[in-house]
Amino acid sequence: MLEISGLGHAYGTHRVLEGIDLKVGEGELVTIVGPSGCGKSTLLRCIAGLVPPTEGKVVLKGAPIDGVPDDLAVVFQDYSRSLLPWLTVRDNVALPLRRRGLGKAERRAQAVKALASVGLEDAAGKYPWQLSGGMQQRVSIARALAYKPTLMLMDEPFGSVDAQTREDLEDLVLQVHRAEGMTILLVTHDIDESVYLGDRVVVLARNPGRVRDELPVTLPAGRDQIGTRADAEFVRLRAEVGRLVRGVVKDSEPPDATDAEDADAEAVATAVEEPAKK
Ligand SMILES: Nc1ncnc2c1ncn2[C@@H]1O[C@H](COP(=O)(O)OP(=O)(O)OP(=O)(O)O)[C@@H](O)[C@H]1O
Repeated sequence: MLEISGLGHAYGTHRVLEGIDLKVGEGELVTIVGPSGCGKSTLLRCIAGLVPPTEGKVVLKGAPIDGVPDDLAVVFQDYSRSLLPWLTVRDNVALPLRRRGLGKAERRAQAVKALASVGLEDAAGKYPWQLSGGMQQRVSIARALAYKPTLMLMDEPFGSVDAQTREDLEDLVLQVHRAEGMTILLVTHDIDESVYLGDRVVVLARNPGRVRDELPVTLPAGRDQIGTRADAEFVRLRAEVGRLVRGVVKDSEPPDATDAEDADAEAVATAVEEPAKK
């Protein structure tokens, strides 16, 4: 479904990504995690056709991406800038459906259905600024769902909401992934989240950003915030992803010097050593 090969990107002389090879299969939910500044967002923007990579290629369903593909939806962290304040919630969700060539009544009907699937049927006639942050992000997710994209890209989608809302939205994504069989590629800097959501976790290293490792998540598909996070396999995986993000490939090996000196890596190490919060 999605095939990235030899992808590299530089902003001027600043080399951000190098030699990224990654495949995502139909119906998979793949999470990408890595230290701050390793190029996660740049990678997602290259896949979305928003930033042309300086090397390599991205192929979606057999077609090379050289602009924003029609069959893609992106959910960004900053929901306040992704919804149009002068349109109602329903019209925000219905707007991209024009590109599908649907008539007005059908666009509205699909928007209402998608809003119901994220629990916001009662908010259809409101404006985005009348909703809480978590509700606005639900609207962004509903907009992506209504569009029925081949691939949904999510860039730190829960980075701007409180912890409880974050958990609710994580479960919402799992639910729509299961119900719709949607292929999702989600970027996060949160190690626990990468394991909780992913069928597979891709860990990036930085300077330049490259794939350090990929880990299949062998947890059962039906996940829940309390039970899954207490599962021994979850605890093992989050520790392993944490070590990879930090740059320690095996317990016996010293950490990568650049990463270990970095405050972000220390924060990651602390997060790994703390017991699971949930
Ligand atoms: N438009 C741009 N122009 C120049 N440099 C950029 C641009 N966007 C990002 N960068 C730089 O590229 C590097 C990677 O940034 P990017 O946002 O892709 O990383 P990230 O892993 O998503 O970071 P974070 O986790 O902190 O959001 C950073 O050093 C950043 O300063």
